[in-house]
Amino acid sequence: MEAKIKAFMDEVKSRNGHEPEFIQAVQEVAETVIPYIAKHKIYNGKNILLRMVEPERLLSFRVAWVDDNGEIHVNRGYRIQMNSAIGPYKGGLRFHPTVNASVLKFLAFEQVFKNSLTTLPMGGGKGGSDFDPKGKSDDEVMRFCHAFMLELNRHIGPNTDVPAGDIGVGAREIGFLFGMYKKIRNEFTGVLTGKGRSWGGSLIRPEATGYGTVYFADSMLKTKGESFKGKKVVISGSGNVAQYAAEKVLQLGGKVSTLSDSGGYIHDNDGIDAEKLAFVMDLKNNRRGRISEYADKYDSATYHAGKTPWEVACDIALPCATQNELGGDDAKTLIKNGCICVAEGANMPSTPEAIHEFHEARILFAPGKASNAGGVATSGLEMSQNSLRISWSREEVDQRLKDIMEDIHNSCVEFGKDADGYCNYVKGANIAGFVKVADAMLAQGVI
Ligand SMILES: NC(=O)C1=CN([C@@H]2O[C@H](COP(=O)(O)OP(=O)(O)OC[C@H]3O[C@@H](n4cnc5c(N)ncnc54)[C@H](OP(=O)(O)O)[C@@H]3O)[C@@H](O)[C@H]2O)C=CC1
Ligand SMILES: O=C(O)CCC(=O)C(=O)O
Repeated sequence: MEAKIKAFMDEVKSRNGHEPEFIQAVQEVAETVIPYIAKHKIYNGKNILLRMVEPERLLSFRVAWVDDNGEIHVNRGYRIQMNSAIGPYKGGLRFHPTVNASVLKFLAFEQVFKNSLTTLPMGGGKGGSDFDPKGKSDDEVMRFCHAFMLELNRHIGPNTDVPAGDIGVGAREIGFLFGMYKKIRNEFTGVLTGKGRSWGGSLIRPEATGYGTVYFADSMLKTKGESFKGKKVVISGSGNVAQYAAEKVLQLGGKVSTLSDSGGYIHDNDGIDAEKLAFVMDLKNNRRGRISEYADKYDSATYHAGKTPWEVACDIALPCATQNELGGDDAKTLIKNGCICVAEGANMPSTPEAIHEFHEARILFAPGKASNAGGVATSGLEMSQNSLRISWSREEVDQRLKDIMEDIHNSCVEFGKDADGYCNYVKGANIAGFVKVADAMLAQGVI
């Protein structure tokens, strides 16, 4: 089996060797899915995984825009349309200086499996730009978004490809992008998700990724007779996913000890309660400040510049910032300090070394493609509401989100149980996600 996996990876590397994040994401899937393919005749000899690692379409384009001083800037825009076997391409847009083809291909590849797991009819895609919204005025962000959509609009549509937010793309950016799409195409459709409430957005979509991650972690804890009640929870990031993960942890009776951004982390000994979280939401979403300001405001908190929060002892860790933010040594520290559960809110935040440590220690570990799928699942619910031209209540969307996260958890358990009863959620998510897409690809022939 190892030889088979190596031969496959050699072929992937020969075409994509310069794309480390993409190779990392494919390796993890290959290690779990190739043994499954070998045992299931219908998938033999069809080169399905090799077809899945090649994007159906990879778009790259110039985005030229003018800043407040009249200076012209050029950024690179992308959309990776990875797989449409089970529905229109679906996945977020990331605006961050680290964006490149490798990062977006890993995200688009993971999205294919994640979207399949949601049980909703969505293919996988991802896009974005190396544009950095930090430090830009609202007008500059608007001009960039409009320039980006001037090109992107011809490649997307409600039945073709439906982008949404990701790092650096929130409600403000989705508004500007939607406005320009509507202007150019002269149509009001559900071409983007994460829209504002009064113009087609779904209740709970802003909360969905963070809430969903905590619902998933709660399902994992239940398998051990545990819950969030009274647990100390360490969270990284302080953006959309981290904020709502923290909110749900508080609602379930847990204590949130940390939040972070790319500058460092804050540790609040007394816990980040609802009032302090409201301060963080205003700081990050309106004033666009740094998390260090939290420690200036609250005496109970300390700020640790240039560090990640994994050194803080906890019961549960929720990495909600970015890829490869939690390494092998961090994992060892978490385990040594008594952590029993790690659920990824971000995409691929744990390195392969970290995942190895979690599995070796037999603690609960959920990969992002399963545990953070609540965001895109609720985007799928937004698409349904747009198509039906109706709007579901907060309670209805939240219940559907809970049910979907429970279904994803059950699928992971079905495909991920090891002989000793330990659930390898990585294996479970990869195989469960693969089966649905592979079956659709088989049915549709070689295209
Ligand atoms: N939004 C969604 O619905 C979904 C998001 N995700 C994933 O969740 C993660 C967070 O996304 P989201 O909350 O939406 O993004 P936001 O832009 O709202 O927040 C991102 C957060 O991560 C921090 N961060 C970004 N890059 C780094 C870095 N290199 N080192 C340390 N911290 C960093 C940011 O800090 P700073 O401000 O300093 O950059 C910020 O606190 C991403 O991996 C994303 O792909 C997954 C599913 C859905
Ligand atoms: O809601 C969406 O379509 C995108 C969510 C996303 O980008 C993700 O799941 O990583």
